[in-house]
Amino acid sequence: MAYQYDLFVIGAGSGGVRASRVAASKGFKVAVAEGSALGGTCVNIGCVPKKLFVYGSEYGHGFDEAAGFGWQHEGVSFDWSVLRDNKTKEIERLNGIYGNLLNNAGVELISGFASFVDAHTVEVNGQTYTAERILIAVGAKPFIPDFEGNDLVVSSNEMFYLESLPSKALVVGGGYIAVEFAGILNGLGVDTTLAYRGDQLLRGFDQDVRDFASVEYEKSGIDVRLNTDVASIELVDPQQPNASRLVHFKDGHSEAFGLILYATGRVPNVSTLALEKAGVETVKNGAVKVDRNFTTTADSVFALGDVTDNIQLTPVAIKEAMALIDYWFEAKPVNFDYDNIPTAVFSQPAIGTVGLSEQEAETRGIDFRVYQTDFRPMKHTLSGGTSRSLMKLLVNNQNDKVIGAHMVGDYSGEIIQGLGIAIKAGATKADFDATVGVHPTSAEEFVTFSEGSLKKRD
Ligand SMILES: Cc1cc2nc3c(=O)[nH]c(=O)nc-3n(C[C@H](O)[C@H](O)[C@H](O)COP(=O)(O)OP(=O)(O)OC[C@H]3O[C@@H](n4cnc5c(N)ncnc54)[C@H](O)[C@@H]3O)c2cc1C
Ligand SMILES: NC(=O)c1ccc[n+]([C@@H]2O[C@H](COP(=O)([O-])OP(=O)(O)OC[C@H]3O[C@@H](n4cnc5c(N)ncnc54)[C@H](O)[C@@H]3O)[C@@H](O)[C@H]2O)c1
Repeated sequence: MAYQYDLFVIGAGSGGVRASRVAASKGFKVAVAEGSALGGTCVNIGCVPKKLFVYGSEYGHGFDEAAGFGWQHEGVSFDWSVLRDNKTKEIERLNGIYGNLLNNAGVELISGFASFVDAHTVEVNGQTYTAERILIAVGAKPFIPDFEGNDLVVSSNEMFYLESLPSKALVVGGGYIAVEFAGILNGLGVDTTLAYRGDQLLRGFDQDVRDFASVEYEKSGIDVRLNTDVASIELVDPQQPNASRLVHFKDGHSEAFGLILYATGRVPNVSTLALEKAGVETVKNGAVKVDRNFTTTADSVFALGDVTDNIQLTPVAIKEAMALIDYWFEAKPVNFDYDNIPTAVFSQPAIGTVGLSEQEAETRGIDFRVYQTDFRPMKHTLSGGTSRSLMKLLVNNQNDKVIGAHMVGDYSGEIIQGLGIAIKAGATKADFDATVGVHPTSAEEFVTFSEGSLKKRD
């Protein structure tokens, strides 16, 4: 049967843009449907604007720290609308670049939200399109739990376009988005509380990293409240358009905030896709079920990125797209390797991590040793800042291979990228020891760990 396209991609985000662009450049006739702005979550309401806000908020501490280096700065003030609007201009510039990339590759762009008619047909704005293959790359959206007053909170989506900043904010959640936005708000001068229902923030990260980061967030000025959950929220004065929100916590305590951000996870964006019409099944959290070649339960339909039940990171969605291209064009089985993916949390201080945590290494029954240090970064000898950095290296005792590296501190996102290459390449502790340090840096600690830094483990 003749189809209109070789490939129809649903969603022009991190994974969808890469897959459609590369498939078209290799000769496929490709269309991509996008219901919102080009570039998806990462470009519009994720990684990029978030990082711009992080840069903006770091000056909040930077002005204080500059005094010890001789800088006088009377009358410094901050204008939220300048940061917000300059950010938006930059994002619009990037939207244009994405449009050009797709155009130049010969991809046909269809504006609107797509849904399935069958396993080879989609519908956008009442028009149908047929394709030999359809790729679902629709990402995820914020999840906000059901409770009284949940219409009074915002998600990360709205944080990028706030009319004004509140004087006092509550962030609920303990994952990436919660700690990153708590840092942003705190740095921009908002009195910030971070409430998490569990014992410690950042579940899944190394326990020492979690404990250390939590203390550092407190020192930076965030009011971190663990084992704290919200029961309900009401408007203090419903007549006022910008009335503050009164939060009733489950422990009986009540407190008013000008803004409440819920960062309680993200769910796959599948509700309007009519997946059942194509025979595409989902797993229990709503994620599209795929095999190791990103093929769904319908042979002609594929899925990747945040809509599947894998790691939700932009470089992962992009690499998955490239792997799928190889599968289609070179008949290479995908066998995507989700081990040793470096990641950074752009909190303040930032966290960088790659490989196994101490707890994961234990669960896997590996015989390993841990090198660990924490120290006051050189900058703070003059800045007066009290923040400290943590570094940690896990080494397999059987073959001397480095199996995990973790850092809390300035530049840890940048530093961990290089360590990711070393660990992926199978570097041993002896290789780290043989590497000459860059002095004076924090990063050199990773190549100078000696017996004296061995952590005593039970
Ligand atoms: C606040 C925040 C910060 C983040 N920071 C980072 C970071 O620093 N580093 C990092 O690696 N990752 C970060 N992420 C995660 C990253 O954004 C995602 O992992 C990544 O965008 C996933 O790419 P994707 O292609 O799967 O989906 P997306 O990029 O979400 O793209 C999906 C696209 O599909 C469109 N769409 C949805 N339904 C339809 C439909 N029916 N028809 C047509 N189009 C549709 C959407 O409008 C969207 O444009 C962050 C996420 C958030 C929310
Ligand atoms: N720097 C980065 O690379 C970056 C930044 C932001 C987001 N991301 C990606 O996006 C994903 C989503 O981020 P996220 O922070 O929304 O999710 P997350 O899964 O990292 O964290 C969600 C948090 O909400 C808590 N939670 C869940 N349900 C709750 C409830 N009912 N009440 C109270 N708390 C609840 C969870 O315990 C968890 O702490 C991340 O896992 C990550 O993969 C990456």
